[in-house]
Amino acid sequence: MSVAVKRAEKTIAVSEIFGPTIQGEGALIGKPTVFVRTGGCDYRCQRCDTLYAVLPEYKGDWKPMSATEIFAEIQRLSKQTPILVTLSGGNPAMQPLEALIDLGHEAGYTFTIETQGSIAQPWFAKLDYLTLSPKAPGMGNPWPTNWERLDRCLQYARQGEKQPAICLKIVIFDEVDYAYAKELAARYPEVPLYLQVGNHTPPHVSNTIDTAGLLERLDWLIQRVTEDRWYTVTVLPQLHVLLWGNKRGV
Ligand SMILES: C[S@@+](CC[C@H](N)C(=O)[O-])C[C@H]1O[C@@H](n2cnc3c(N)ncnc32)[C@H](O)[C@@H]1O
Ligand SMILES: Nc1nc2[nH]cc(C(=O)O)c2c(=O)[nH]1
Ligand code: SF4
Ligand SMILES: [Mg+2]
Repeated sequence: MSVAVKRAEKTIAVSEIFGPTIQGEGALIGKPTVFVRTGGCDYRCQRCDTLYAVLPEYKGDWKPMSATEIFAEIQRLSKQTPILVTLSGGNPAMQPLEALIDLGHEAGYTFTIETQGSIAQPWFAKLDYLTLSPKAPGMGNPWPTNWERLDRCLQYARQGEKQPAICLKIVIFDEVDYAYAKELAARYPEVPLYLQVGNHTPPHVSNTIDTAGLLERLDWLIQRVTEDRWYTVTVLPQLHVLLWGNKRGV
């Protein structure tokens, strides 16, 4: 058996594969994409909007799949037409995803990952896009940012010939989160930064979202940024949340 085939057989914990839909967040907002959501996370954000891909009590819902099986599902969903694949979770950096990226690239698919920057993988260098989303206090993650680990994510991503486009995306609920985002901008002035309005009514809090509250906070954030003459940042809502609320698989 070839090394490539062996690598393709490593199992990946999969919570869900869905799409095509549009990427609802960050630098690729609006782009058609298929999502691969892996199961398991090293963080415990109290306001996480996908706890079913994080908490061990949902483990029974996660399916161990090989890269070949996942790619077959991506191809089925995209009707064999190359599309952007978004790897999210949970923390997808916990999974052996290199073989999937290789398989997809051979067929013309592109890859982006959503990860919090706590685990660095050498295969980050193979991605087309990398979104690092370290957690401001408002997300309620009990562990503070480990800056060394975040630096390592950037280092690993930058070590290949073909470097992914990298961005930082911070979820903002309040002034404390805003100050954290400012700190991040000062640390990484060369990396494009996105501020994302926090959803204060994620699925484990409420079935329905508070659209008026989300838009109010978006308005506040825009005012805050313009007041500060912070013109290099990008402010965005979660488009899929505004459109479809807390619905799964969209
Ligand atoms: C569910 S996470 C999975 C990927 C990875 N664990 C991470 O946090 O980046 C995907 C994105 O959703 C964001 N997110 C999670 N809960 C949110 C919420 N309640 N409001 C807004 N964004 C949220 C995260 O910050 C992250 O950027
Ligand atoms: N449409 C859509 N866009 C997204 N962007 C990031 C998502 C995620 O959960 O990682 C997400 C998601 O679940 N759906
Ligand atoms: S790091 Fe991401 S997936 Fe993990 S708990 Fe936080 S928001 Fe949820
Ligand atoms: Mg989400």
